[in-house]
Amino acid sequence: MSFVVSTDHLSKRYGGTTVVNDLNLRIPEGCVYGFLGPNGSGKSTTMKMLLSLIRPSSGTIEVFGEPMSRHSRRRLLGGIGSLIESPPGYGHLTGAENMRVVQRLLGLSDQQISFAVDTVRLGEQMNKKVRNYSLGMKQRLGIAMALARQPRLLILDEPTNGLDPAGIDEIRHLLRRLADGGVTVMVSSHLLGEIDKTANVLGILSGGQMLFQGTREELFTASMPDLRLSTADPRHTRSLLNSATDAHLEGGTVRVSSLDHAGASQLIRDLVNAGDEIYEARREEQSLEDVFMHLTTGGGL
Ligand SMILES: Nc1ncnc2c1ncn2[C@@H]1O[C@H](COP(=O)(O)OP(=O)(O)OP(=O)(O)O)[C@@H](O)[C@H]1O
Repeated sequence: MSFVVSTDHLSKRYGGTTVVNDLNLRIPEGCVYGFLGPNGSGKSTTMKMLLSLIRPSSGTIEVFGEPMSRHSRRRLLGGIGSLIESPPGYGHLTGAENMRVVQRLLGLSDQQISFAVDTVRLGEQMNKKVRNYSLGMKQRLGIAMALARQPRLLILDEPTNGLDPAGIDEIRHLLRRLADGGVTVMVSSHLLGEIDKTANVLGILSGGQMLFQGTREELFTASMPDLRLSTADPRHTRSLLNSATDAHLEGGTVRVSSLDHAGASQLIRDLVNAGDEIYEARREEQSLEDVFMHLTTGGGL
């Protein structure tokens, strides 16, 4: 698989504090990569290192298959569009005037500008002053500015922050359209729900460390849901289980955590051999949000 971004042991320390710790990012070409983690987990710091806005303390970065170095940096950054922190744009200028500033700065064609504006569907708002834009419109203008140079990689830091559900939905669709058009998108959020269905690859960060990286399906497989047992006498069932088993009584059932398939089948066999009456054994349904919360509040995989 070819990776658009790949880092090895990337770390950032401020004084004695490590805020990004030994990160091995792998962002496949053409995906929407959801970079998730609670506030302060190191997402912005990582993105800024990828964009050479801050210098890593250690580790290496490869972009488009080439090491990021003093010599390659300028050229590689030319292929990356980004939106970091608050949306850019001069409030006293119209959307169109802002886009003209970008056009002149980067020496872009009229077609490149109109393609970017059309992609974010801001055409009808271009003659309005940016200070009169809604937050969602400002974010879309910021994305248009990042898109105008037709980057292969787009890095967006919390683009849905502060948006209402309709605005979030619009950004989600936009990201999907971009990825379908061949742009690799890395997008951060502290709320899984905001990019849940858009991202096909997830990286989950907590305390500067990557807790999980892979597809949504791999995440579900790696975080096996709890097993719930309905039995004739749940209290008795619990007493039959080894004290090391992570089990507790809940709603008239016994809920057992951290069991893989082999462990579950052994546990059921042991209970049946001990004469326990089991009516039902099933895996708890869990949402991606549950998995995320479990991971980022110390559960680990
Ligand atoms: N210049 C700095 N000096 C010292 N500490 C810093 C600096 N920049 C960031 N940090 C710390 O690094 C940690 C990670 O911050 P970062 O902004 O990367 O997190 P984040 O996941 O993007 O969170 P948020 O969503 O709140 O922006 C935080 O604890 C922050 O206080």
